[in-house]
Amino acid sequence: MTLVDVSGLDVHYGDLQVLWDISLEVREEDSVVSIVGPNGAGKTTLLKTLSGILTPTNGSVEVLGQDVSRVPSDEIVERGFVQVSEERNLFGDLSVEANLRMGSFTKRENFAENRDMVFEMFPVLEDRRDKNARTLSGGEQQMLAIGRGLMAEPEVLAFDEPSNALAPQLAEQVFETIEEISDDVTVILVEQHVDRALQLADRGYLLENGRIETEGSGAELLESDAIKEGYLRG
Ligand SMILES: Nc1ncnc2c1ncn2[C@@H]1O[C@H](COP(=O)(O)OP(=O)(O)OP(=O)(O)O)[C@@H](O)[C@H]1O
Repeated sequence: MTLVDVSGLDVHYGDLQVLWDISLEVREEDSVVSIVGPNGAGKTTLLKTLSGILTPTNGSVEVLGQDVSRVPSDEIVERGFVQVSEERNLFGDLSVEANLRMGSFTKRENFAENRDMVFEMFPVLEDRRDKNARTLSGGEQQMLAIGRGLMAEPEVLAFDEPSNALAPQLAEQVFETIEEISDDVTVILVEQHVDRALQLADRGYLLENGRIETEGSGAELLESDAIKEGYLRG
């Protein structure tokens, strides 16, 4: 089954076109699909279009079998497409546990079970369950943002630069967590850490200047000239 099916997508901000004729596919059998590219390439814009936040000017976007331009964002979450945004969007004045509760608005009946699953995955969050999210370190906040995403029991979890602003060791921890999550949930991973994102990926897309320049398996992209010359050192 195709979980995400994008075809001929153009997206504008006002008169400014930022995505051009994008086609991509995320299939149920994919564990991780990575979208890589430089600053300003349009990666966040693409994720926002998949989440139904932006409406394309041309083309079609189907997420979990539905045309997302006709569906409000909360319904897309309910259907199983959840995004962990770059800004993490936590409620700083609410506790860790209350932030997790916010994530479970579509699955309230399973809150306790899912919270315990998140605490098992991130014991540090259980230690800090009553602390305000604002008081957590950057790495802990990223874990909370991921945990909150899992509370909605997603079929597809999309990450927008989850390693952003994290020290290398913490970034690596986040990548390992994403790999673990991808055993159960299909992951879309937008990243500037091109090598790491493609190592994890069954399928990868290189986005440059709003266009898909290259696509293939993660291994194929890592060996491609476009990636080797533009994004990998040595
Ligand atoms: N709300 C907006 N209004 C106008 N232009 C925007 C808006 N958001 C983004 N852009 C422009 O769209 C282009 C793509 O931005 P986008 O944030 O999607 O890129 P990105 O690949 O996610 O970059 P980064 O890695 O820096 O987050 C950029 O040129 C950006 O300046």
